[in-house]
Amino acid sequence: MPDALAVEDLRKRYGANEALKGVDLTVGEGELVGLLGPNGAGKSTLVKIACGLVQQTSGSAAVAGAPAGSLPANRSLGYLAELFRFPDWLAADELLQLHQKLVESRGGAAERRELLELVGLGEVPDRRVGQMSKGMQQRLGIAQAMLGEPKLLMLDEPTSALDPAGRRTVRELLETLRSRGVAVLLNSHLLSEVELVCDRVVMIARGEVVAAGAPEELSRAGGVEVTTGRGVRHFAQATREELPRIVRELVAEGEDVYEIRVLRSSLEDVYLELVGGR
Ligand SMILES: Nc1ncnc2c1ncn2[C@@H]1O[C@H](COP(=O)(O)OP(=O)(O)OP(=O)(O)O)[C@@H](O)[C@H]1O
Repeated sequence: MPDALAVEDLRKRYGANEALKGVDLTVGEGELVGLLGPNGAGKSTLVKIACGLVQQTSGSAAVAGAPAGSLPANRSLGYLAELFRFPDWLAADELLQLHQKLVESRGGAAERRELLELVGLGEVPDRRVGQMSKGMQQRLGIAQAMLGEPKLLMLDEPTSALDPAGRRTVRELLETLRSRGVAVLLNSHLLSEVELVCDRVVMIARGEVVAAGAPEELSRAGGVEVTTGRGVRHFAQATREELPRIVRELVAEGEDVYEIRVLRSSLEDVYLELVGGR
């Protein structure tokens, strides 16, 4: 089974500006990957190449084994832009009907019903876009991107305009999609969101991958903090495995131990360190 997205040594030059300088990235079947990077890092360029909207200067990008931009590749992907605007007057079901025509899906009413249910709009197929909250519109957008059973879903900032409850709903939806084997490439600036939901994170800066791995691999250990009767002691290099020894030694020295905390730097700390935001 080919990867949902396989990008190798991808380069893109806009005149003198090299937006991508040899990026490697894969999104496996059913994997949820977060693409992080500051403004201008090259994220949109990468996504546009994968969608076939921009031609790379060199290197390769394949969607479900087919070259990006080809008909089989486009049939295998669903996309939702950050700023999308559906016509206010269309009802949820009508909007999906329109997009079924655009992507030549033969799923009919059954596909529309299933997707509306999946995104929690099963009860309101006749609700017009203009009468929906932002969260509902976002979920409708995801249902639209799911038409035609894509293997890869590319979502640009899907939760940035949502309140905490809306974010959680979209996060749960992404987890459902993953359990159905749909791969997702999530472009987001909300690091805490990415940390919560993604299997893997790829950070890009100035057109290059600067870090990649599971969120817990990337968030580095930050030592151990122990609150004793004489104050807080910080063991900067210590790991969780060393806790029993540290506590034994403190007790042997006559200290009373009240609290122990294993410290980790968050994904945000690592991100700011790597992309030079500080
Ligand atoms: N059509 C274009 N013509 C010329 N330069 C471009 C074009 N599109 C993007 N660029 C440049 O390529 C670089 C990468 O831009 P890109 O939009 O891919 O970044 P991004 O990571 O998506 O940023 P953001 O988070 O702001 O959306 C930037 O320096 C940008 O100015």
